[in-house]
Amino acid sequence: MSGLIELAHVGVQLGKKTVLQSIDVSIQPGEIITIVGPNGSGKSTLLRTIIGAIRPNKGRVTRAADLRIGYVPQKLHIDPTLPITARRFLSLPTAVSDNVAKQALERAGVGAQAQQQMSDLSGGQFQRVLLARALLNEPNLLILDEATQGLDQPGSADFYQQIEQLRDSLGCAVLMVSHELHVVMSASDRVICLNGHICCEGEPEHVASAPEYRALFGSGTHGSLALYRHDHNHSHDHSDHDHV
Ligand SMILES: Nc1ncnc2c1ncn2[C@@H]1O[C@H](COP(=O)(O)OP(=O)(O)OP(=O)(O)O)[C@@H](O)[C@H]1O
Repeated sequence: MSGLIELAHVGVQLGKKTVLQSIDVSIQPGEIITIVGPNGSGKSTLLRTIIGAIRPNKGRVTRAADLRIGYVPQKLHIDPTLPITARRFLSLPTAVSDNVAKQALERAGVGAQAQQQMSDLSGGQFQRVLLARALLNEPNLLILDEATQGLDQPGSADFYQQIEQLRDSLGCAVLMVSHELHVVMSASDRVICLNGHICCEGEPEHVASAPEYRALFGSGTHGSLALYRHDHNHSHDHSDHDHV
């Protein structure tokens, strides 16, 4: 197996519902893959199957022997009355050395916040501390499930830029789910469009123009890659056009 993880003809049934069917996915070292799909299309279920939290009813999941997954959750609630610094948070539940913690926080872009209380961090800084925690085991696959929910668009764009830099410096593959299609797709090598099955996949531009993708997301502002590839050689007659 050349990839980090391979799913072959994977099907997942939860309760009576077939949530995923005929999923073939292979993740290569260092690539950034984004999963897009409408609500309830099985994105989280696919991530959880990859992590190993869900066993598929059909097909096969093969993991590389050296696969190390770092997982950044959507949100983590910390009791605001609980005093805990970012540095100490990284030592939960397993203690890590100051050096390891410092390096992870710096890599995630929050080196300066080590001694700050978690409750005092901005939304973007908080998510970066979660990212730092996911980096502690030197992952070769980083998985992010809606990690920028609650951040504004510039905040999300910054966060995904950080992810790209991490991929470049650490060489880890990245698999992420996000609703911010144009922000997240611009940072991706490959996009998988999911709706229970894989509707289409490929480079962001290919997926954005695929009829299956347009049927799900439309071709206006929300479905377009306008921020990614702004074409100035056409006339602007649509009011819903994104401008950089
Ligand atoms: N434990 C469960 N038992 C039965 N059905 C479930 C279970 N967990 C999820 N589902 C159903 O599976 C489908 C896919 O859910 P999933 O959370 O994977 O979708 P999603 O694409 O991540 O959605 P969203 O974008 O809203 O987060 C949904 O219809 C959901 O109701």
